[in-house]
Amino acid sequence: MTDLDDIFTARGSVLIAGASINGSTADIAIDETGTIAAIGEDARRAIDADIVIDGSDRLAVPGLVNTHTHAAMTLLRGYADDMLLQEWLSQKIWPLEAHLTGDDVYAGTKLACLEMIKSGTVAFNDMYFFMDRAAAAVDDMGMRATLAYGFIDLGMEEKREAEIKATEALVDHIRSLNNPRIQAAVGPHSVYTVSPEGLSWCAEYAKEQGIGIHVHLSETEKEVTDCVAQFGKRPTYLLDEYGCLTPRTVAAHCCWLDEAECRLLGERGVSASHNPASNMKLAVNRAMPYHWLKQYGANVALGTDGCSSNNNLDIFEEMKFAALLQKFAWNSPTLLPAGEAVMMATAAGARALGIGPGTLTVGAPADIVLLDARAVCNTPLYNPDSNIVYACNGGAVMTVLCGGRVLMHERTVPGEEEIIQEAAAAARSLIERAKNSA
Ligand SMILES: O=c1[nH]cnc2c1ncn2[C@@H]1O[C@H](CO)[C@@H](O)[C@H]1O
Ligand SMILES: [Zn+2]
Repeated sequence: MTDLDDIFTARGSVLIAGASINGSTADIAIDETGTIAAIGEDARRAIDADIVIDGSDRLAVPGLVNTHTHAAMTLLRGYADDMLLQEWLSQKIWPLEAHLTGDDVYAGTKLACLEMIKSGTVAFNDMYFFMDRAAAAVDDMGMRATLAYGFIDLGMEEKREAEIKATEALVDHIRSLNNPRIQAAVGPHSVYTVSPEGLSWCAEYAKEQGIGIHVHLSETEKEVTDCVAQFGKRPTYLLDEYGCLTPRTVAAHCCWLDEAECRLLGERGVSASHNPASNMKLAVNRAMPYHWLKQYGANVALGTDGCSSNNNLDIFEEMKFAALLQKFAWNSPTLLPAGEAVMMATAAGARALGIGPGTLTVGAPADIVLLDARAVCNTPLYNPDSNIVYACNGGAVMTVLCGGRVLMHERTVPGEEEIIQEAAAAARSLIERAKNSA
């Protein structure tokens, strides 16, 4: 077995020896390109391993994917809780965000990456500001991410010009990084913060650049009634009118959709990001109609939303909240069974971001999480999906690989203490600056 220190610095092929996959024990071979080369009997012959990881007493599962977050909002964790969404945003969150700097976003995104790695997430879909600094954090931490600048024009032409420039600058910057794990998306925030002209520019630009769209959709009832009052149609149709619903669109929340809107999202091949913890905390008062979205073929994945409305980034918790909320809200204990919740967090998430199958299969990117099979939450282990969704949280994650690179081993992430200290300092100074200006 490779030593802890070497495991983070060594590069090359990796053998995970004797892990439990879907109930049977198998070796996993990962080649130098970070791809799963073989699973099972052929694995030891497939590569001449540079790194060997002991997989005994470990359950191997695909890396988890967080399809909606605002990573740097880790700095706002616990700053404003227990409020109505509109007041929470306009009175607390937006005024504090006005003081954010690029350095804050770098420190906050690094903390977010640390938190996600420690709970088994390998990839995330982010929307925020100073996204070039978010990209630097992701690059440092070795994760995958799709990064969008949060485009908000509030119907003002001057603001729109600035948002267009910021969006273009981010897309150019991310292209120049040439990091295959980091991609750009266009991020029209929502129908209540972006004008029709803004939505239409975002859709055309995304199409021209061949990149995705990340948008909030029908989070609250007010969003829907305001949209109908202003534009005479529900938010889904407004987004569709301006070209924002595509197979590369991730629509976050999707709580207040009617059946016809679900059908349209299915027809357009949109991915819906379900964020149950945020939805319950902000009491948006309606659970995403998962049954309709599933029926009409929309790709439903999972997200945490930002740390100010969750207040963590643990997708294990999100799997459980999703399964429980759906059952409770739609009065059906058979809705969203454990196996489906795992698929939402893995295969559906990977599909939403276009980062491979999100499965442990030959040819897939080696995005692999090893869970402690001897943990309390995994004892007994009749059905791993059940333990994963209903019993465990991210604390059961021992080892995380992203594209064949080891990001955490035996719960150690290199640089963890500095990341926490720097984020805590950034949060303190942010609050200080906001106070002084008030
Ligand atoms: O639940 C939410 N609904 C709407 N906006 C949100 C939510 N959480 C965070 N943001 C806001 O979206 C912008 C992203 O660029 C940020 O202003 C962030 O605070
Ligand atoms: Zn959000």
